[in-house]
Amino acid sequence: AEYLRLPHSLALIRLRNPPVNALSLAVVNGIREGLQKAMSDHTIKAIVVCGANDKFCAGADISSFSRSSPGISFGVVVDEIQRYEKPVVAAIRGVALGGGLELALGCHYRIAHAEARVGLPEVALGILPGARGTQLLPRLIGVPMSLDLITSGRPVGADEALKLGILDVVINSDPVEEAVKFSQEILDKPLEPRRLLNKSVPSLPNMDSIFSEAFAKVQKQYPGFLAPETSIQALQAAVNLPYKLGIKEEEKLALYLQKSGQARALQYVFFAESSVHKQSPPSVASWQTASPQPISSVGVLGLGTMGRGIAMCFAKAGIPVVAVESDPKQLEIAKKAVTSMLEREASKMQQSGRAWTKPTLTFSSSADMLCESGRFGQKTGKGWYQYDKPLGRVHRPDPWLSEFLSQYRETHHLESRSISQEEILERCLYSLINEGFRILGEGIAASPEQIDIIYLSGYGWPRYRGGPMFYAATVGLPVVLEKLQKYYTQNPDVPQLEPSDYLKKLAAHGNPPPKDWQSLAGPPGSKL
Ligand SMILES: CCCCCCCCCCCCC[C@H](O)CC(=O)SCCNC(=O)CCNC(=O)[C@H](O)C(C)(C)COP(=O)(O)OP(=O)(O)OC[C@H]1O[C@@H](n2cnc3c(N)ncnc32)[C@H](O)[C@@H]1OP(=O)(O)O
Ligand SMILES: NC(=O)c1ccc[n+]([C@@H]2O[C@H](COP(=O)([O-])OP(=O)(O)OC[C@H]3O[C@@H](n4cnc5c(N)ncnc54)[C@H](O)[C@@H]3O)[C@@H](O)[C@H]2O)c1
Repeated sequence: AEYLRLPHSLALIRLRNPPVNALSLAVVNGIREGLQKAMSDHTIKAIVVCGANDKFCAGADISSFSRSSPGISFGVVVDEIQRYEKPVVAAIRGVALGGGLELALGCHYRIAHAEARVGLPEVALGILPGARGTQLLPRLIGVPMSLDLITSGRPVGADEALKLGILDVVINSDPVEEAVKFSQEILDKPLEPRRLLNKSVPSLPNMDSIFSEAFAKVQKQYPGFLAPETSIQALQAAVNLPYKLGIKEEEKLALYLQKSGQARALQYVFFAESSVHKQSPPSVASWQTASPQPISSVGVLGLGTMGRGIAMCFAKAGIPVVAVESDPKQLEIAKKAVTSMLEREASKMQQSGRAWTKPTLTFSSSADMLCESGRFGQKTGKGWYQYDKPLGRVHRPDPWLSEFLSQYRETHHLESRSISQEEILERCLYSLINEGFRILGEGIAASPEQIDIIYLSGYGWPRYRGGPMFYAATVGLPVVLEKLQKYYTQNPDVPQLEPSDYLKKLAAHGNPPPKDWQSLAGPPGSKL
């Protein structure tokens, strides 16, 4: 941060940490030093705080979170500012987010440009506004709106922030110039009414039900996420405790979240999304600029499960399809399947007599056998279970099944054993992760972040677990490798369990973070 003396007995503190003036230790120390200078200089009557390069501040430096506990020391600075005897005015351009808004809440006045955005987006990073945000915002704008803004993390534009009472003045000109003028006008005004820490949270008669509704809402809206619920607890502390104790509770809850594992995952996702957005194909083509081309005919390579469906889709849309299948047997099966699908479509008959091709994977035919003996589950009142009636939902174990399974085992020389939840999870996830390493090694995926973002965006992988490749690093690559080796030895007929070379190479380095994988594993193949 820079310190400047301005005319009219004013000082300016300008945060400078490109690109978004994030709060690093150096920036925080700079703010503190600037304030101390201004306080000890008797010629200075008021201080303006702003950010360089048209941005106030995007909050704590997220990349430093793994090295320190954010918030704790900065909250002290926010309190110090409030207690100062000289007015401190925040001049906001661009964004004041997270710790940036907490800094502004510590100031006695907030002036912003009409295009500025302010907010407390910490929940998206798995944490809470831990530098007094959960204690000061409700004192300023009340509990219901604080709940909304903090649990959703949604930033608001300057006009909305003005209406809510977060901002004091919104202008279309330079907020620093405006703050300089404004500072001179308020020099004689008492500061005590501007100190949020000495105010109480506006009380409402139905506070208990407001909080219980908020808990129910976030449990439904963000299932599994810890930060929204924990933020509500911090807001409850603001209502129920004096400021001094409320900030202790905020600190305790912030530390709990910071150590939860969800915070690390969500912070990884923040940078992963940013890096994936930046990666562009080698050509100038981009999904943002591309426009659809007319399609006159379509070629489909391979008439397996997907190819057949794809060929059907185009045929149904009236687009000529040329399909190529290298395996004559598959071709025969596919021809029949496509013809029968088209016939079914044409006669608008309900789905029946579906052509079945045996997958190449090893699988148990027990489910087929159940269906073949008329056991279609709830539909027919029996399947794996017995139901109270056809279409009924009450199920109980079926003695018939035990008999069926013991015969099945005998026929296939299988020994029964119980399979733990852990084994199910590991075999499913580690084989998926193994495939991720394979496609990284082949150069089909450009980075682990790309695989993770695809899983978060398209396959419902919980965001707070960071994606499969991040999850692998959380478990530890040597552990994943060892488990895959064990399961592959036990099941040599399941090729998905054979550890990929890429994983082996990386695990030889211990458990490096995903961002280092590519440099450690060497250049990928080029299957693309
Ligand atoms: C022992 C004591 C140690 C004390 C250390 C001092 C720590 C100070 C503690 C402060 C305490 C604060 C506590 C607070 O409650 C916690 C927080 O503030 S958490 C952070 C909250 N802020 C955010 O979540 C903002 C995230 N950023 C954004 O939403 C957007 O980036 C943006 C700011 C709206 C800008 O969007 P765009 O214009 O689209 O640009 P990009 O998104 O591409 O970003 C550009 C560039 O900046 C990097 N970046 C953005 N924000 C941060 C950030 N907060 N920290 C670090 N880096 C950030 C982003 O990754 C891009 O980088 P690039 O890819 O270009 O390298
Ligand atoms: N099945 C799914 O649910 C699904 C979902 C998403 C993506 N995919 C992907 O789509 C692709 C196809 O999947 P699928 O399930 O249809 O596989 P599949 O194994 O059922 O079919 C692939 C077909 O391609 C044929 N083939 C192989 N090499 C060929 C060549 N050189 N020329 C012509 N034909 C060739 C094979 O003989 C086979 O019939 C795979 O890459 C798969 O990962 C599948």
